[in-house]
Amino acid sequence: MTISLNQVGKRFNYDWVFRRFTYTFSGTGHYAILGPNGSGKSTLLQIVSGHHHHSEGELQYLFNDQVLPQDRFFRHCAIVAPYLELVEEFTLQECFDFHLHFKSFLPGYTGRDIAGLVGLDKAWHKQVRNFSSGMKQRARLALAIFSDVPVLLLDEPCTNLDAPGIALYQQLVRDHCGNRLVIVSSNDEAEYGFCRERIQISDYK
Ligand SMILES: Nc1ncnc2c1ncn2[C@@H]1O[C@H](COP(=O)(O)OP(=O)(O)OP(=O)(O)O)[C@@H](O)[C@H]1O
Repeated sequence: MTISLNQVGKRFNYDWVFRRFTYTFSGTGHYAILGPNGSGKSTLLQIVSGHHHHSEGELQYLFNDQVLPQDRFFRHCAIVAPYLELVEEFTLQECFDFHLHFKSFLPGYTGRDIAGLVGLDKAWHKQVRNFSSGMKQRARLALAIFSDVPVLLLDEPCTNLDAPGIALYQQLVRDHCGNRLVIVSSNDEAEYGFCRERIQISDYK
């Protein structure tokens, strides 16, 4: 997968968040989008994911050297972000089953295996509304990282995780992200330390 942004800018009402952002994310690269609070990291990730539309410039996805229409990109990516809600009425099992209507898991893994790997085996029959915030974040990470997709978009992926949860995230990245394109939006080295490519969004004002 190649994601190319050419002179991309985003404004909300009259305020530009960033402008003239030109960059190519490709292959199995690992990229960190860095910058202070309010600088536009999350906004850029949401433009890449298709959740927000850009205000100027061009965004193109190439998959197997063919242009991929923007409305098909979501099939090839998985997202972890604080603003993405899980269905509160579902149990973890129902969450995983629902997810499988849209994306399959990495080969060889069942939902039950994945729940165990992220420390949620005892929550299999528990409703999400009764999860702690850290348990919800573990579920979000599990659904994204174990999705069989070439692109992962991680917005503040360690939000609400305790120290073992952060270590788990880092292990999951080591075990399952080597051969995928990963973009992390973060201020925290623990979240983006594995990313060789680093982009300061505040350079694009
Ligand atoms: N839907 C929106 N409507 C208006 N302004 C918005 C909207 N979403 C974001 N903004 C503004 O865009 C700017 C960038 O916000 P964004 O969430 O991308 O920053 P960030 O770098 O991810 O911040 P943080 O480190 O605090 O998560 C901020 O000034 C924010 O108020």
